[in-house]
Formats: sequence, structure tokens, C-alpha cells
Amino acid sequence: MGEFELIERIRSRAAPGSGVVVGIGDDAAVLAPTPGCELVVTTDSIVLDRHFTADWPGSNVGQLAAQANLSDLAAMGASPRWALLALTLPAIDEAWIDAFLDGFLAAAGSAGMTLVGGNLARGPLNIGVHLVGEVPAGQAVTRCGARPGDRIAVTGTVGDAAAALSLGEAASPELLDRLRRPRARLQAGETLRSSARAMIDLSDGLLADLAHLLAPGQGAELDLDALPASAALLEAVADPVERWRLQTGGGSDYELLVVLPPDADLDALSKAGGVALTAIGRVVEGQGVACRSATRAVPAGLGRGWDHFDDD
Ligand SMILES: Nc1ncnc2c1ncn2[C@@H]1O[C@H](COP(=O)(O)OP(=O)(O)OP(=O)(O)O)[C@@H](O)[C@H]1O
Ligand SMILES: Cc1ncc(C[n+]2csc(CCOP(=O)(O)O)c2C)c(N)n1
Ligand SMILES: [Mg+2]
Repeated sequence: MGEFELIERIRSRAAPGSGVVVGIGDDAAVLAPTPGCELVVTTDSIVLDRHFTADWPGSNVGQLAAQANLSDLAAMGASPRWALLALTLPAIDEAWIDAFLDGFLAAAGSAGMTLVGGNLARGPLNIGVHLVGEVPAGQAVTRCGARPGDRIAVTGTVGDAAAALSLGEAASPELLDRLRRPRARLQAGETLRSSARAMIDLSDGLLADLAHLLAPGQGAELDLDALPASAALLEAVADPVERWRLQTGGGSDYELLVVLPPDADLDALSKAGGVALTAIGRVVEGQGVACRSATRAVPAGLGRGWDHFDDD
């Protein structure tokens, strides 16, 4: 199979979607945004031995490529519309590509997003995804907007992906699933855009990502006892302090971390967003994040977070 047969294969598998004036096959796609909406665009590459390893099924790689990007749209409160897929491949392995497309297109379809173009080149494996979403004009939720006294809340549970990475082959299927088949919190993002003051998705680690929500002169108090943990994490990691390390420092959770006004109704927002929203702290005047626990001593050095250019 050559480049153009592969493009045809991808084109024949991509579902049609609304707002596509010109889709796969021309020099560029032409898209018709919804009147009254602003466009929200994002890109993230998925790299072998950084984000996934060679033993992963292709469908998991495809799903991760889509969901990691969708998570950034969720964090803006945006609704996904269109995707571009830039694949650099060492060779055309038809079975792998079919499995990759199974995962990618299933994630795209369930997010209501259409693949409208991309690129193919030969080289070391790299997967570049570019998404376009929409929000009603003026309603995107940025990282800026937190005020002292605001509540900090998180969707779902945190720490599972980090536990899967640290346990390796000993990780349970539930933990592995969180690493390999993350689900962007799109419904929660859309729900939260009317009340959130600031929002970010958890990719690098909770403390590292929380720091991006605080303006100069602002700090936060984080209640470690309140961090939501899955049953799988509680079973796999019995030591609470080790769990805190994974929950505050491990990344790849793809949950939403949100700053809400003090009177926000978390129960109602959880119901509307389709996922539990747990209060885990407050924004304060000052600087830095103070981690608190009523049950045990808090160790130093929690939550360093992921940095692609850290050497160790
Ligand atoms: N090469 C680049 N050129 C221009 N802007 C960039 C570049 N790399 C990152 N950025 C911008 O820097 C900001 C932070 O990027 P970063 O990749 O850390 O986002 P993130 O949401 O925290 O992480 P993730 O990669 O998990 O989505 C974003 O606005 C992004 O668009
Ligand atoms: C197989 C495997 N090895 C390591 C990690 C850890 N990891 C890689 S990138 C990243 C931050 C988010 O990336 P980005 O900023 O590029 O979105 C994290 C926490 C992983 N998830 N899978
Ligand atoms: Mg992000």
C-alpha cells in the first residue's frame, strides 16, 4: 500500500460530519463554524516511548491520541467539531494502522468530531493531532480567573495512570485502562463553562497543573485527605502517603481541575457533567500550594509533575 491508498483508506473510514465544506482530499479543509461561536484549537503529539510503548495495541494508541487532545478542548469548556491527523510512520503496517484508526475514529465519533484532513510522511513514528472545537462567543474557560476564597475541585479520580506506570506489569486491568484508554471529560467541561472561573486538564500532574491556575499573589490550600481515589488505586496502593505522591505528582489523569465560586453547587454540577466533582481545596492570598492533612504528616517533595525536558 502506498501513500495515496492509505489516504483513501482513512477517507473511506472517516464518518461524514456537519460544517465540513471541503473535507479529506483537497489541499486544505474548509469548515463552516456555527454562527455566534468562537473556534478553540489545540494540538498535541503522541510519541513512542514518551506517551506509549511498542507493546500497546494500536487501538489504544489511537484512542490516547484522540482523548489527550479532546481533554484540552474539555478544559476550555469547548465542544469538539473537527480533527486533523498528521502521521509519520516508519512503514505502512496495515494491521496496526487499522487498529489505530479503530481507536482514533471511535473516540472522535463518540465526541461528535469529524476527521477532515491530515498528513502522511515516512520517518520515526510520530502522531500529531490537531483539533478544532467551538464555544459560544466569550464563554471559553481559561486558566486565568481564580479569586481568593474560590473552591478548587476535580472531576473523577486521580492517580490511577501514575499507579499503572509505577506498578508496570503488576498493575490491575482497571489501572492500566486509565493509562491506555483515558476519557476526556467533555460533558463536564461543557457543563462547567457557565460557572467555572478557571479550568485546566490534568496531564502533567495535579500540583504542577494547579500552579497554572494561580495568578501572582495567589496560593492554594490543598486537602490531601479529600483527593478522590478509585477503588483500584486504594486496592493497589495501601500506603496513603504513597497514594498522595501518585495523586499529586503523577500525570496522564485527563481529569478536569476547576476553580469555582465559593457558593457553587458541586452536586448539581456533578449530575449535569456526568462525573463526580470533588472539592479538594481553596484559592488563598499568598503564594505556593500548602498541602494539608488532618490524618497524617505531609511529606516534603510531593507533586513535582511531568516535564518533557527533565533528564531523570
Ligand atoms: N511550540 C510551541 N509554539 C507555540 N506555543 C506553544 C508551543 N508549545 C506549547 N505551546 C503553548 O504553550 C501553552 C502550554 O502548553 P502545554 O503543552 O504545556 O499545554 P498543556 O495543556 O499544559 O499540556 P498538554 O501537552 O498535556 O496539553 C499552550 O498554550 C500551548 O499552545
Ligand atoms: C508509557 C508512558 N510513559 C510515561 C508516561 C508519563 N507521561 C508521559 S507524557 C506525560 C505528561 C503529559 O504529556 P503532554 O504534556 O505531552 O500532553 C506523562 C505524565 C505515560 N503517560 N505513558
Ligand atoms: Mg492541557
